[in-house]
Amino acid sequence: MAVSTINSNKINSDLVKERAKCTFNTVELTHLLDGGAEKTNERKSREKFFLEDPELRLKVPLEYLSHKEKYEESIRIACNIFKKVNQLQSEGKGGMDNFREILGGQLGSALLKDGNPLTLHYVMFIPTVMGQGNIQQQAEWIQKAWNCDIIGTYAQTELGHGTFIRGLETTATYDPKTEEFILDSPTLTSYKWWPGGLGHSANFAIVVAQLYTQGKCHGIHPFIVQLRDEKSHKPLPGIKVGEIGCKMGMNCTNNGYLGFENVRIPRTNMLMKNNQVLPDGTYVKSPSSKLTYGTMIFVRVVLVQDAATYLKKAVIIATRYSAIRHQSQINPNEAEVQILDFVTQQYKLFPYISMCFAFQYAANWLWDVYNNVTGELESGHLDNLPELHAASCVFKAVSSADAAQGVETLRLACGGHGYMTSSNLPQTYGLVTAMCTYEGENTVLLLQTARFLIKTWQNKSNISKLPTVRYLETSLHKNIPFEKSVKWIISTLQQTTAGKINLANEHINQRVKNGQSYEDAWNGTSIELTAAAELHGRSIIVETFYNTVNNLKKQTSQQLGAVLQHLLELYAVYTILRSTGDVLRFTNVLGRDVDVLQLWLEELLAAIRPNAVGIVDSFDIRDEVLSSALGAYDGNVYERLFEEAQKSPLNSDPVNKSFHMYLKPFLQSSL
Ligand SMILES: CCC/C=C/C(=O)SCCNC(=O)CCNC(=O)[C@H](O)C(C)(C)COP(=O)([O-])OP(=O)([O-])OC[C@H]1O[C@@H](n2cnc3c(N)ncnc32)[C@H](O)[C@@H]1OP(=O)([O-])[O-]
Ligand SMILES: Cc1cc2nc3c(=O)[nH]c(=O)nc-3n(C[C@H](O)[C@H](O)[C@H](O)COP(=O)(O)OP(=O)(O)OC[C@H]3O[C@@H](n4cnc5c(N)ncnc54)[C@H](O)[C@@H]3O)c2cc1C
Repeated sequence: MAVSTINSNKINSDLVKERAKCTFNTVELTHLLDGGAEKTNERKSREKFFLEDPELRLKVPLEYLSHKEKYEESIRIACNIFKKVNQLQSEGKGGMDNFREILGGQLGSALLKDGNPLTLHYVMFIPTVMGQGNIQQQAEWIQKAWNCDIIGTYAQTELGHGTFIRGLETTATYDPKTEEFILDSPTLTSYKWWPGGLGHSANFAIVVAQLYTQGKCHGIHPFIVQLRDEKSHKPLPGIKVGEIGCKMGMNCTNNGYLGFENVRIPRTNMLMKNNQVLPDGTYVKSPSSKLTYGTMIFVRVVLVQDAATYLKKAVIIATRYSAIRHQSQINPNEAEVQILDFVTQQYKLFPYISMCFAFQYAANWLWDVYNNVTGELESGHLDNLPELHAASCVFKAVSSADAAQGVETLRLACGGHGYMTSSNLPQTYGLVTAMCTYEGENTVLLLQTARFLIKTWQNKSNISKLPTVRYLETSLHKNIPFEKSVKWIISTLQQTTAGKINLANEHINQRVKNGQSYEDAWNGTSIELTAAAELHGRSIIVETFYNTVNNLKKQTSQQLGAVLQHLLELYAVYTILRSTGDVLRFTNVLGRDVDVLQLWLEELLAAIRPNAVGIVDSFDIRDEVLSSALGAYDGNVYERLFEEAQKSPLNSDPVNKSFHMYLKPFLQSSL
């Protein structure tokens, strides 16, 4: 994030024209997205506070540092970030309330472009202590953690198991004589593998291990384990800890491995809000074994917002670039056009612009559901937990998969320059694609949602109480005459989903009838099941977008209302056309209706075209956050690409020493 010498007052003339033809007030949309003008001001002053601090700037672009230097530079910045967060907190400016944005959101990805080694402390360690610890444990650990007297991580995944957590091998065996648990890693595959910050940053961890007491295994439970001496930071006896090495992205998150050789911890370090082990070793079970999985639900919910954030950055970069880039002609003898005028280019960009809104509203909706259901859990009501679990799984899977595909499509939309790291698109892809795997691999999560859908389908008496699946009660045999409206699209997507669930259910039953076990029949049908779950998720996202826009239009100007309507329609039409085959299979839709949908999509691309730059400007993401030679507000793309190239260490000498060592002798010998 070195300071640029480029004159940002000189705005590229294409961008000037694009901004002049925008039909709505971009500031109105910014305020709407932030939740009001006051919120926009708060966000902007927070960004200024962090982004204009020289201590938070990288000394050299990350990509030119060694792996070790990257870590050292990112831990320096991470510590400075959290000092500033604490400062905000002590000034009563709600610093900690905003820690998510500072860690994972727009700001976080600007401050540390390839991940933050301390993120897990805030995103998983503290939430797990809060969600799984009893009152005494919260009193003991939370303040220490907030003050950063200790730094924690969340160590669940092992070398041998990430998905199937019931198969984890780390053991925690209770010894009533000393009132301690003994943690042990009996095999290589039982070593913890992946936790962020575990390598060299954290000194504590939540460790998920199989609990043994009174000779019986009670399944996986969370334990707080000290890993390193609080002063010397040396690993404690019996703790084998290190970093797992280079990855496709997130190379600053310091992911680690961890093994135990009979490490003893006090009984009270097992998080006991749900299940307990009494001093004599008696095991006391919680009303639901799945309450232990609470942190995963929390993070899945939060990731939907992150998917929207990454996608926003990529669409701003690709849209501004497409406005300034001229290449080829549409009509002979005319000037080269802005690539934004090619309809295929619009098709690469605009659906993803609309998707940013769809995911943002889906994330808001899911966050509200999460808060309501966790409130109910506190008072012992577990009825809505399965529905929350199913919704969080499918939203996380669909949003991360589409955002990853979107960032890659948007990178391709920038041609060769999109392949430069100075575009920031390759790094953004590295961050977003990781979301498809962590916090539950996407296929596995879709199968969790499918499990809920099939159970609901088989036990229809319960449906009317469950808002996200209520449509299954009536959709299957409904007559839905074709209509060019979003309402029609929602009903048709729901009918298609119902048809897919029904068919998958029949195929499971058929396989069972043919002699397979239910589980084998499930596995045999799992391609259909994941597809049904995916469509279910997409249809709720379209519906949430529809409900949100209908509410928002009551408070916006007519011009902005029209833009929101275009974006909603585009997302809806794009979504249904992605599933044309299934729609034709499971509904009365005809080929000629699909033609109408295709033309509608093209009309919407044309309607959005004049506002494309205005809409992405409204996301109001600062240049430091975009960190992209292609996406800066001023559009001085070529100057920035050139300036970034000068930062290559190879350009510091006109003749590199390797010439004398290798090239020169080679050239002479080949003479
Ligand atoms: C910044 C982030 C960095 C990254 C961090 C990480 O990655 S950290 C590491 C992140 N790691 C991962 O994310 C690991 C991913 N793996 C998992 O989450 C689990 O192993 C599993 C869900 C795949 C299966 O679990 P299993 O074999 O125990 O379960 P089962 O399939 O036999 O179903 C049994 C019942 O449990 C129900 N139920 C399940 N989950 C939940 C829940 N959360 N809540 C409520 N309920 C839940 C399920 O619906 C079913 O109900 P039913 O129908 O009987 O009424
Ligand atoms: C960047 C990053 C950060 C991470 N951070 C953390 C962390 O901080 N803490 C932590 O504990 N973990 C962390 N993880 C681990 C992560 O949670 C796991 O990688 C993830 O849960 C997937 O598990 P796995 O790697 O074992 O994949 P696997 O389960 O081995 O998946 C491999 C393939 O098998 C398929 N598969 C597996 N089971 C099934 C099934 N039942 N049905 C159908 N298909 C199946 C999957 O779909 C996939 O295609 C991180 C991972 C990454 C990539």
